Amino acid sequence: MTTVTLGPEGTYSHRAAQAIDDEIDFRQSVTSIVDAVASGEYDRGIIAIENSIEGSVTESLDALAEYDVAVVREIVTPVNHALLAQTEEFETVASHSQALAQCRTFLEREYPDAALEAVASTAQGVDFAREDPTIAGIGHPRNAERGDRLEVLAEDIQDQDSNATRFFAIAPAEDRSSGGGKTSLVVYPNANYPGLLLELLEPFAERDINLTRVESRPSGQRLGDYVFHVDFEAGLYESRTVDAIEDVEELAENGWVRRLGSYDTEHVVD
Ligand SMILES: O=C(O)C(=O)C[C@]1(C(=O)O)C=C[C@@H](O)C=C1
Repeated sequence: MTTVTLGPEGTYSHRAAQAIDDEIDFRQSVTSIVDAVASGEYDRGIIAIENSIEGSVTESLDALAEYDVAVVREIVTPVNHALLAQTEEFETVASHSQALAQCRTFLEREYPDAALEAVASTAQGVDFAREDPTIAGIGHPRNAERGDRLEVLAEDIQDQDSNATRFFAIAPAEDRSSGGGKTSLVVYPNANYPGLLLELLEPFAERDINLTRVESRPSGQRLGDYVFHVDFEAGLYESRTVDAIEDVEELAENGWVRRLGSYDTEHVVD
């Protein structure tokens, strides 16, 4: 089995991927990872979904709405960022947009004059810092051990002590499972009337199914038109889930409902 995730080596996605596989390849964007798994090029992919400080990784949600893939596991890891550079005299901080946002307060307080540059991943920002003394990266502190020339200037610089990111392990659609404690759906009702969202959620409340997340993303079709991402604590194997989804499908008869699959959660500590 080979797993594809966001590279280069040393990203948080890479750390999460190591929880499921030893053979890991890298891509530069979430969309290209989902595309590579949907086409069958890889057996598994790891993508970040949501962070406890910054919220959703919107590129991941949009890719899950666009490509037919299965979610087969959820991996939750702590995210403790360090500031890495060759010297204190840097001018630019380069990191993933999520990491820059998670460290906003620290950066404004300690380095108000530094320019912030969003790059493809935390590890890519760290690689830039390794090549250029005017650049600092934000990433996992162990990135300082890869190669040379980097100092850990500060640790635990995220805005909250407890910072965690949720990742999905994705697989080709035929690997979709109905077993597991959680399930994710993507629903496009293609409708807009008072009470629509309430009606979409009622089938779960009526069956005592606990929702863990509801997120709306623009459908891209027109302003005010949304795709809903719904996660809940029940498996597709359960009859209450089957019944709830049947109701949702009726409400979305002019749109579509995608079952991403059922899965269990794994907490990876380091
Ligand atoms: O850049 C990385 O290291 C990633 O794995 C991406 C990512 C993300 O997309 O949120 C993963 C975890 C952290 O929240 C910061 C960045």
